[in-house]
Amino acid sequence: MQGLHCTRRCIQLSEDPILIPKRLHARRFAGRSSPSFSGAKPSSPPPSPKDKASGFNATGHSTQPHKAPRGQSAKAVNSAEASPRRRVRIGPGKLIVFSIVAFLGYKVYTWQTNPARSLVLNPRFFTPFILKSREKVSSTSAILNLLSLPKGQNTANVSEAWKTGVWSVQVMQPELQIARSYTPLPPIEGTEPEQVRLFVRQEPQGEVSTFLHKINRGTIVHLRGPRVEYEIPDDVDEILFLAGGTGIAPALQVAHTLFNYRTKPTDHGPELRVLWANRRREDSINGLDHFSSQRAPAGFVPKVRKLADEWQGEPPSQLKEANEESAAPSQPSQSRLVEEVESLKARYGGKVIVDYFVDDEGSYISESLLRTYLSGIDQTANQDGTTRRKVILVSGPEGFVNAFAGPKTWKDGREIQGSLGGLLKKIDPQEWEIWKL
Ligand SMILES: Cc1cc2nc3c(=O)[nH]c(=O)nc-3n(C[C@H](O)[C@H](O)[C@H](O)COP(=O)(O)OP(=O)(O)OC[C@H]3O[C@@H](n4cnc5c(N)ncnc54)[C@H](O)[C@@H]3O)c2cc1C
Repeated sequence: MQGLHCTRRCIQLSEDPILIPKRLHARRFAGRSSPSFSGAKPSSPPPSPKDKASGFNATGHSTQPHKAPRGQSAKAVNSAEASPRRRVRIGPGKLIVFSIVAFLGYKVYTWQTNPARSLVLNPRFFTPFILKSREKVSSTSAILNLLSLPKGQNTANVSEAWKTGVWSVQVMQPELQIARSYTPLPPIEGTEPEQVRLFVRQEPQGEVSTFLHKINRGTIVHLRGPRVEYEIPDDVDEILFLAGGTGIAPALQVAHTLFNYRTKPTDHGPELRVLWANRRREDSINGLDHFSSQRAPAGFVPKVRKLADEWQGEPPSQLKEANEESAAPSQPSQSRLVEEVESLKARYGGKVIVDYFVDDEGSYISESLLRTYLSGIDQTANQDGTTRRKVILVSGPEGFVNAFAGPKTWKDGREIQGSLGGLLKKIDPQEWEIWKL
């Protein structure tokens, strides 16, 4: 019964050469070997009783007589066998399978050859980075060094972002699948271009910042970006940057762009003044204060700031004295971030001015100080007669931005600048553009 079934099936299949099982195909052409090659007709071994039962012999040849299908003569079958041309018929099922395979192949090919795929940072997809190191800056903040995986990828869009101005990346917390924005610190000379450094403050119960402070070296972190937050105008002459806490990161980005990509052949070039406010001194230990030209260690007294706040001319002698009084006997080492700010100041001379403010010591960016800064800034026109283009940037926690420039607002699902508020509205600095980060 089994043998009969196989015989019918095999003969039916023989109408469609593409479906002929190999063993049957071998039999068909067994007698056609070139005489010049073998000279003898190959013979099949005689079928054993077991072969007879299965319908095939030990070599896989059919043991059943070759029958023509119903309605077709043996002659027709033989003539089809004898024909050297084989017709290939592709049924709709095979066509569908072939189309799917071709489509998937095309997708894989386009994915592999897509230039966006090999970017270190992709604005649409999260790409993997490995945590190389985490350096503590204060009890609540750290600098994370992340290296793109694999090495040697395309850094073109990151280089472009550095030329543009302030930009951020999003970091994904893998368990909750939530992302938060962070501002990469400028690259350190001699480091790999695929490296991203983030200055992150750990928020109490903050999901992503706590994740970044807890993970071990070697952990894979997924980043997406770059996202440009502010494009520094080509013709800017003066930037006053009000930074609160981690808002110093975009200020360092501004310095990087300004002095590497906005240099002017004429005039004295762009200048940057940063007023950096922190809650505690530990965030800016040993910052070299511009007003006093003294290091501001832990325990720096508000008296100095008050004097500095009032100072508009030559440094008063009391200022120096007050600073000497306040110098702590054992000074903790300089914070890593202060080190970067100070080296920036050293590299660009008088073009960068940074002042440190500490809430706990009663030193604030006051209205009078802000007015002093604004009025003290060079108001004269450029050599070519154009007025100096001046920008105030405000960056930091929501409360900080609100206090100086009023809240940002939402429109059509996007965060927008909103109207000017806070202290800057009160001061109303004419001829200054103001941007909230
Ligand atoms: C463009 C941009 C750039 C930025 N750059 C930096 C940067 O360089 N460095 C940096 O440190 N930050 C930066 N930030 C801020 C950062 O994106 C995060 O907002 C910050 O790290 C907090 O995120 P989180 O997930 O840890 O906290 P979240 O989980 O979002 O919580 C935020 C705060 O809300 C509180 N909170 C959460 N849940 C509750 C609750 N149920 N009840 C009461 N309170 C609650 C938390 O305690 C925390 O203080 C930037 C933000 C933007 C928009």
